[in-house]
Amino acid sequence: MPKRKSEDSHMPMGECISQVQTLLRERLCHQQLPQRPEGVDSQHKHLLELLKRTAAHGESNSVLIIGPRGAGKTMLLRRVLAELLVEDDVQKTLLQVHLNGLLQTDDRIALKEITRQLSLENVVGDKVFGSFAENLAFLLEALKKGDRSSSRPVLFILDEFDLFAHHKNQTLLYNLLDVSQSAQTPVAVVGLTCRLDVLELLEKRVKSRFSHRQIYLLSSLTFPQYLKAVRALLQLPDPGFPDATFRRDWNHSVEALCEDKSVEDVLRRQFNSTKDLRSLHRLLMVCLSRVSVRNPAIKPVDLQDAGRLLSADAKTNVLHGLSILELCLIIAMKHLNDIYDREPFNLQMVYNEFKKFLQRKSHSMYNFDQPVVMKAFEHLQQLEVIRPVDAAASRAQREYQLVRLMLDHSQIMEALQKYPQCPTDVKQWAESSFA
Ligand SMILES: Nc1ncnc2c1ncn2[C@@H]1O[C@H](COP(=O)(O)OP(=O)(O)OP(=O)(O)O)[C@@H](O)[C@H]1O
Repeated sequence: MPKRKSEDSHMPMGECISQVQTLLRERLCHQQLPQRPEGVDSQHKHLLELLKRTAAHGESNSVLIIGPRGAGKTMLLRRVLAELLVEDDVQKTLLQVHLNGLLQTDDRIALKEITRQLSLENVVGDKVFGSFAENLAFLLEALKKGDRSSSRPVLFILDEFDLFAHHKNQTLLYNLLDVSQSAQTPVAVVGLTCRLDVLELLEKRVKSRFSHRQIYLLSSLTFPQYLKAVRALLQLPDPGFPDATFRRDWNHSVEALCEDKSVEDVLRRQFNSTKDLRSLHRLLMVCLSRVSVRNPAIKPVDLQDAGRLLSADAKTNVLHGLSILELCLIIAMKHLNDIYDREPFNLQMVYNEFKKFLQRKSHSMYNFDQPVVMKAFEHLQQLEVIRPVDAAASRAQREYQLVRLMLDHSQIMEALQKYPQCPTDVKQWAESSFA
């Protein structure tokens, strides 16, 4: 076990590693907000100004933050809130209500949650209200200060905003947006959603009460920015990490890692498949879990392994459990796809193709009767490796039912590479371009 030299280390190696693990885990598991979010400056400014107007000047507002999953909608809002709450006045007066469309599945539950988050259960007591609007108005009224001249601003955050549009009559949305439009109580309604067509889901009367302010977070990260994000995620802060020598060594190793060609390939593949930073976090988390006293830095091979693990194809994995006969049928189908340009085929054609392969060999151990082949074919269908073209035509005789192969060439070849003890002639047959 490598031991660090005592003269340049203030902490034992085990302690350093445990601190690195804790710090990076907090970053990668979204507990810590990024210091400087990449590429969202204008959106950040827009949202901050808007919410400041509600928090400091009592102006009502409504806004939608729209972007795909993992685009940073929650992160942006949390950052803006953290900045707003630095001010003492705001911290004392601003009330927040967090609702989520996945949790508050109808307006009755949502109203209960609003009451709970505003700590107004005692005020409401056993009162019975005639309507939703009356209930909400009562809640907001209860928040007014003693002198009745001013109210405390309330920030309603509706995560998965589109799901609230499915509530009966969209009562909650209607009432919240109605309050945010009339100058009764300072209320800001912030909706977070990944649906670009969210406005189409709103009823006319709800839509007309929305301010139509929309902030789009459409990831425009370039690869160099993505790499910068990787560095920022892995590097240790200066100052902020107790052992300066360890920090320097770690940061050098991160620099070297980011410049490695094989690492760049893994990251580029990941970037091309998704720019979502959440997937990047998952990738780095797997690498981080390998860091230990014996292995005190992330190595290129860790990233390659993590990339392979996370991009493992479920269908390729299914192929590893197939019998040789089933694998041969898939190869026959691959060749049929090549010959007929991905047109559908039937079992008889597959069987003929398989027989052609057998005939090229003088003696073969793959002589299966047709019922056995039929059974294997059915198994492939159960696994959804093949699918009937037209389910309604299932009355046709089994052998002549048209099916399609649901795998592409790369998946088949990858599965063959990993198939335990795959016979060489089968491999060669799969690789050959002629049938
Ligand atoms: N521009 C950015 N800079 C730095 N980190 C970012 C950026 N955008 C997103 N992230 C990080 O990506 C992760 C996912 O972001 P977040 O949870 O805000 O996504 P979201 O859009 O709210 O997703 P969902 O629609 O699933 O709720 C967070 O850890 C966040 O810190």
